[in-house]
Amino acid sequence: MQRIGIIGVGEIGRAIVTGLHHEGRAASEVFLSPRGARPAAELSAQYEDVEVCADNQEVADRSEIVILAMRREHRHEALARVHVGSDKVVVNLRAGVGNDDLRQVLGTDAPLVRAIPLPTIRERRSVTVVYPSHPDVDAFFERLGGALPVADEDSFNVLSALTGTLTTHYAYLDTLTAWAADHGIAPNDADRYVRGLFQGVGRSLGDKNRSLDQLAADHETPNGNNERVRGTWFDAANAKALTNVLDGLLADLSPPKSR
Ligand SMILES: NC(=O)C1=CN([C@@H]2O[C@H](COP(=O)(O)OP(=O)(O)OC[C@H]3O[C@@H](n4cnc5c(N)ncnc54)[C@H](OP(=O)(O)O)[C@@H]3O)[C@@H](O)[C@H]2O)C=CC1
Repeated sequence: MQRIGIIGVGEIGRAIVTGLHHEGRAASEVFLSPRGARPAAELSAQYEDVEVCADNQEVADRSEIVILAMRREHRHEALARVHVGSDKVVVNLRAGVGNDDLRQVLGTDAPLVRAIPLPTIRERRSVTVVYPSHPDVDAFFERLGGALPVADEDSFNVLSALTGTLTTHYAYLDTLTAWAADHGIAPNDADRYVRGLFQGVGRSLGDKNRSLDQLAADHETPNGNNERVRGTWFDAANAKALTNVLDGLLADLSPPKSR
């Protein structure tokens, strides 16, 4: 039985608890902060091994792995009076909060690990980037779809910046759907078709034997429609705009010393 604490039960905290129970109960006891109250209450009603604590200190006291899943701006308020013993491991999910910063806020000698779980962790499908590698934390995320330890915090920030592209992908699909609807396709049909098209793309990504370049080439007929869209819309200027915004994200995520 691993004792897992989660301080900040919002979107990602809920996804982690759901993932721990996906397709059978995980060998864990879970201790939740009283905030957010509603998802915490729902999860404890749903799973018998999930308990809501009286305060954040109780979460830290009762857990071996303490996951910090509140938003960046709430870290001081959430952790100001919380003492975390050096026998615990703290897992920090907050984008842009480095381990040095967190150690100052927490004032603990406990090992600190940064992690980027994705919403698909709820189905144990998220490969979670971690830094630094820690055997207990790596094993925890392995159970939830996979752990990807990286060598240093700069590498962690690069992958963290990539995570920021996720909702653009959904917005892109929404734009395609709206375009089809504008051209007379029933919105439900457009939605169904676009989802099916890109679920197929998702499945192709599971084929590790083909590089991303190769997958693009395999789906493209010379002078065909795919080549036309890629070459005229996702042109060099568009690709450059994308890398520019990623550079900006990375600069904001990196602590000043490494800029
Ligand atoms: N969503 C995602 O896909 C990912 C998010 N992250 C990171 O995880 C963190 C949480 O994100 P997300 O789940 O989306 O955010 P949410 O806003 O959904 O959840 C944050 C939770 O923190 C709670 N909270 C606020 N103040 C406190 C406090 N003082 N003590 C305890 N809990 C508190 C909030 O409770 P209340 O509702 O009561 O205010 C809320 O339930 C962020 O830092 C984000 O960068 C990392 C990877 C992926």
